[in-house]
Amino acid sequence: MKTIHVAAGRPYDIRIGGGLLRELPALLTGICGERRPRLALITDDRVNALADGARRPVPDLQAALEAAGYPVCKFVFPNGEASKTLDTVQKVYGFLSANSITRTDLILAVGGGVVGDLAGFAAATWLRGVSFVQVPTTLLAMVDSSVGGKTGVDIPEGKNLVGAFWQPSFVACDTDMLSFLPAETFADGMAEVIKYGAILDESLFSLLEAGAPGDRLREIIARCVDLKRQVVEEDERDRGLRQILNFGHTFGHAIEKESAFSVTHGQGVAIGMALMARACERVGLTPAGTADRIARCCALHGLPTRTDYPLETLCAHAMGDKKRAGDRLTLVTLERLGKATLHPVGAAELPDFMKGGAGR
Ligand SMILES: NC(=O)c1ccc[n+]([C@@H]2O[C@H](COP(=O)([O-])OP(=O)(O)OC[C@H]3O[C@@H](n4cnc5c(N)ncnc54)[C@H](O)[C@@H]3O)[C@@H](O)[C@H]2O)c1
Ligand SMILES: O=C(O)C(=O)C[C@@H](O)[C@H](O)[C@H](O)COP(=O)(O)O
Ligand SMILES: [Zn+2]
Repeated sequence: MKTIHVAAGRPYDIRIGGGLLRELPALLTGICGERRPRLALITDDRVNALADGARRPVPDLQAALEAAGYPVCKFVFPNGEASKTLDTVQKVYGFLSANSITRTDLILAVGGGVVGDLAGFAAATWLRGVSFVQVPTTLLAMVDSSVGGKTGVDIPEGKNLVGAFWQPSFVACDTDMLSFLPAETFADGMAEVIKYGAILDESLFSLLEAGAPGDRLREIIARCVDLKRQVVEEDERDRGLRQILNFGHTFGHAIEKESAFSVTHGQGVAIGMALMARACERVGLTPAGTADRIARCCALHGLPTRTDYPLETLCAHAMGDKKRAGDRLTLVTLERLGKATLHPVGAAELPDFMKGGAGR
């Protein structure tokens, strides 16, 4: 278990382990005490189906919570990035209103990063803020999106452009859920794991270069959560250090958007990391050989590392990134594997920089 200390809210615990879904009613009672708030369970149809039907591989959370005395209402939306929109949030507001969810109640986000980001944003904004609990069910959500309080949705102009910092009250990562993940979705999570190694922990990166996590998976998840915890505790609001968690994301988000989300977040991040490392190598910011190591490691874990989208188009999307200030965009670069730095470039220089022209 990790405890994360944040300025905007109480410290909260992140539990990682098998069987936590079954323990959730008891864990919630640890937060709520004798109180039995209404629980608004938000999930997607694919996660919901895992607990549905006669041969359900996953416990029926709603039934278990109701048996523990919690009134539960459930909102299920279609899985996938295409649902992470204001339109879905509006539907969630309708659901919260219809079920009289008040400020003393609790939103429960059960699913991957899409569910967590969307339900977290609804929690941040409904009645100007209600508490929420993250129950991440993908590797990506366990190692990254459930931790640190970034919530939000996509709009036609770009990824995560509308959102709020809103910390959960508790995070429960039931690692048993990972056994149901399709290989591609597991690989998406590995992209963020590789990112942590690249920006903060060379020994983690080397471990990943050796192959699949195997029976070290739980240890790796805990290590990533701890790395993110340290960064978020130092810079909760993304004003400086936290921006390193965006390594690979400026171009990753651009690629996701350009593909109309047929490229997943993890795939975009993998391509974005390789692209950025190659560009930085060419201008001498990153030691030679780094980009190849990143690309090889991503490929080993089933992730792409190249894109055919024109650089100019991607640079135009990239200028919509949240790390832009005026006509400068802060890029996340690698001083070496295991150490990231921030590197502002002018808008006009960006295409050249990405080709490796800048600084030569
Ligand atoms: N807030 C943050 O800090 C943060 C960090 C990283 C990523 N993100 C966001 O997270 C999103 C990506 O998250 P994701 O990769 O989890 O995608 P996702 O939520 O779309 O989940 C991927 C797929 O896996 C399914 N799924 C979920 N759990 C499952 C399980 N246990 N077994 C089988 N299938 C399961 C989902 O239904 C979905 O079809 C993106 O929107 C990204 O922007 C946010
Ligand atoms: O928590 C963070 O900070 C991150 O940057 C983690 C990223 O993996 C994540 O994809 C995040 O949502 C991207 O943030 P954004 O501010 O660029 O939307
Ligand atoms: Zn990410």
